[in-house]
Amino acid sequence: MNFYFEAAKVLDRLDAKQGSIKGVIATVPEKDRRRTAALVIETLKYKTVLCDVITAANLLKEERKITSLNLALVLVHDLLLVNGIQTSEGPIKQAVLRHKTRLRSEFQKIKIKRGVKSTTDLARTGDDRAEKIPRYVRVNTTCWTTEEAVESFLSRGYTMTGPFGHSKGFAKDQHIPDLLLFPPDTQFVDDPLLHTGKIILQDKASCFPAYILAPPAANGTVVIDATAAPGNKTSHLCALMKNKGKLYAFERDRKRFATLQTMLNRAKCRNTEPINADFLTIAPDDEKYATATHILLDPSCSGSGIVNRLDHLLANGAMLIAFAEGAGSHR
Ligand SMILES: C[S@@+](CC[C@H](N)C(=O)[O-])C[C@H]1O[C@@H](n2cnc3c(N)ncnc32)[C@H](O)[C@@H]1O
Repeated sequence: MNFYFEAAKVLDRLDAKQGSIKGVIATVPEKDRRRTAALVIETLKYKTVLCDVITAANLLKEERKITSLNLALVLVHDLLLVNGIQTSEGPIKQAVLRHKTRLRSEFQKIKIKRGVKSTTDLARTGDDRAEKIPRYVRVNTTCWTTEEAVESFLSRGYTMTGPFGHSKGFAKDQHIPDLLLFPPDTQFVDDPLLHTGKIILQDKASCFPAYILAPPAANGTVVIDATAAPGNKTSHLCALMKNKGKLYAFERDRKRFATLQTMLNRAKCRNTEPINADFLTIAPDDEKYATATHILLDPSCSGSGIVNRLDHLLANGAMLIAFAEGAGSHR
């Protein structure tokens, strides 16, 4: 049952506008994250219909043990759209199952009313703008060259025909070197290239700071990333420095610092020293840092204005703008 409570909690936080879908899901313990993410996203896709079914079946009025709409949503989602509620017997599961027949019949009524043949036709369709955002992939040139990456994708059946119109099309970005564009629904989560740090999922907007800062790739260069975790821009700086010189990466949050370390190891950043400290406590004349010539400062967690691929699922059809946080791909 904990899994359903966890998913309901994520939905509560989204309702309270405490972050983007990606950002809130990033706070779920890693072992449960993928499963919770799948349930949350699927529930949001069908939220309107599920709400109608729950209301029509009087579920919350008749079953006081189901304490929130979001808990009802995730349970009814699995009851109606998957193979049932995936948990052992208990009072809450029983409370939903008591209404199984009614919930199913209300669901059927909605399908008939809306004239849909398959359940998937009831899903919220995507946001037009989000669908036009390619899946951005930064080639980590610390590990290999962009030419090698392109060759690798070509050998996997991709063609350089652009990210739209062909499921295996891709292209080089016209502004950011080493950034590739793939079709929006391309998944790299299980791709060995991601796990070995050869590619980094990083949206275009997030690639500009390091590119514009353009730290020199020279042995004497000292660069600071003052607010580094999860480390996408840090690894980008490292790649631009060709792993030369010294890159100090500060992160004050302990948990996020651990993520930063993992990320930098994976990206093979050897010129980078992660430091778990508040950058503001560092003395400007500390001789370790005093020779720094470039500093990247990215403290805020507001991605206001960035259209996120998932956040159109929030609220009743309203376009929501992502408040990007945490380990999302555009960081
Ligand atoms: C927006 S995120 C940085 C994202 C990162 N630049 C990337 O591209 O992956 C901001 C991070 O800075 C950290 N931070 C904020 N103020 C800080 C400070 N004074 N010293 C060190 N870290 C700080 C936060 O904990 C958070 O992890």
